[in-house]
Amino acid sequence: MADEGKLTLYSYWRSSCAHRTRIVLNLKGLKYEYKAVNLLKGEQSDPEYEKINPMKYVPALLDGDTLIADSFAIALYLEEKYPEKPLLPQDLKLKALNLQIASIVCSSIQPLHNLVVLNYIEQKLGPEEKNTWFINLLNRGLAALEKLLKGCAGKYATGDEIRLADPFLASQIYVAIRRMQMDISSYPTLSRLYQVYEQIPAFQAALPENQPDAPSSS
Ligand SMILES: N[C@@H](CCC(=O)N[C@@H](CS)C(=O)NCC(=O)O)C(=O)O
Repeated sequence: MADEGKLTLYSYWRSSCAHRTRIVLNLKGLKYEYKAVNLLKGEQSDPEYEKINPMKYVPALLDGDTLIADSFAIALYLEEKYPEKPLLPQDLKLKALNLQIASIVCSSIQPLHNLVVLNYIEQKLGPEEKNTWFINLLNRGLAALEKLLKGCAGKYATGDEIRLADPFLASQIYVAIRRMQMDISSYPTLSRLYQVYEQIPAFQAALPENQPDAPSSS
């Protein structure tokens, strides 16, 4: 029997995809049970977890008897199911921009620095090549995002309301600044947004270092 109304998030503290999903859940004011899947221990490949996400990735969200795996799909599902505090604006042009930014993060940046890709590069070419790949990829992505936001950013990414683009940007900028220690001052809009996000409780609570499975030294 499905547990109606109960949300369970399969997450890993440092996963940027899980990070943005936690922000979306917090923005929607939704409480959820946190189930850690340790990617470094390979728990994503556990046959039991594979039943939850056949791609062997986090995040996955269980909402009653509805199971969704993929941060973009989860965000759109939550937007439809919980339309209060909308993340997608009515204005079609602005809506398209939000979808574009979310999709760029989800399909043109993050998949190219996924653990499975980085491990492969490290094995074949060594740790330096892995880092060079990672930083070049981030610079390419951040440069594109910075250009896209030119002239449309307000208090937040696409105006004065927090929208879908914001959790996707927050998680990706975090990877650049906190994980790869990049100086992103050449991307002034993204730098400013990062500081704005740092002040918002829904974003703070979703930070990797604030998750139950984060090591105490993070
Ligand atoms: N498109 C998926 C990608 C999910 C994904 O790549 N998750 C990463 C963490 S951010 C993962 O679980 N990687 C495990 C691995 O590469 O083995 C989404 O946005 O949720």
